[in-house]
Amino acid sequence: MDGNRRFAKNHSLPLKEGHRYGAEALMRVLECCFRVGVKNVTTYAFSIENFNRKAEEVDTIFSLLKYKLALLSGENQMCDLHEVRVKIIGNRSYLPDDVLQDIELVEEKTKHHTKHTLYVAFPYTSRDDMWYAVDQLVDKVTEGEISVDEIDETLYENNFYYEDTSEKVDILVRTSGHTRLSDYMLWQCHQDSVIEYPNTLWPNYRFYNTWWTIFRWSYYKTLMIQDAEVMQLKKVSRAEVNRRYKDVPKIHPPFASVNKA
Ligand SMILES: CC(C)=CCC/C(C)=C/CC/C(C)=C/COP(=O)(O)OP(=O)(O)O
Repeated sequence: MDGNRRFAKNHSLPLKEGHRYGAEALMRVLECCFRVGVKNVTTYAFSIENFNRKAEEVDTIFSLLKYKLALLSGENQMCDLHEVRVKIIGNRSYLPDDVLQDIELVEEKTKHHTKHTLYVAFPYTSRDDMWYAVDQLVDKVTEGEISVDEIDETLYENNFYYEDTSEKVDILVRTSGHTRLSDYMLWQCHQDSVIEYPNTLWPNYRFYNTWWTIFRWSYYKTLMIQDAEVMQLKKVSRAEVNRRYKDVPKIHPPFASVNKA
């Protein structure tokens, strides 16, 4: 959710207003995702590096987070309407007690929902997540819960903050034009993950941007599946695939670069 401070600066607003608009943008994006059928959404709400910001800004973000999560999980609000479970992924040892209590309450209130999950990465970095998993495994081996021989990729993944090996990233969006991953989802991104860097500041990100990103991805995915079916299952040539699907429009950026890679 990059670009909140630049948004505030561009509109001559106090910095905290940038984050407030950012939180509103998140509500729009979530509503869109759950309406169109995205199963799980993860939002990078606060990185461990963000603790280097001024205390006042950190407080603003924490207050917004607490407020919005309480709102989302309220009666007849988004979590109820779309059956969304909220799960915090991140290093809870960094959080003050009041924040921790509030977010654990939200997790408790929404834990019975199974249709969607909203993962809130907070305070998170991928390296910390991977390190946490190693730490967990070492503890389990030391306590005799598991043996070293049992450790494999699946067991490792199961010990991430996600606690679910089936979670892989389909689309990762970083707004504001910065083309860095900032230590995010390094393990969860796989060979088919699509990464987008729209040149839009996060508070300007709209329902339309979200829908369009998802639509392009699902369309691209459909083409890939058709291709795979025809090529692999029915063993026909590439020329035959092209002939059969010649009327399907080709999708260009951002997928062009992904295809090449
Ligand atoms: C889950 C939830 C309800 C969250 C609401 C709070 C919220 C919007 C958090 C995002 C904070 C953040 C570090 C944004 C990045 O923009 P930036 O500050 O780095 O802006 P810049 O790129 O312009 O410097």
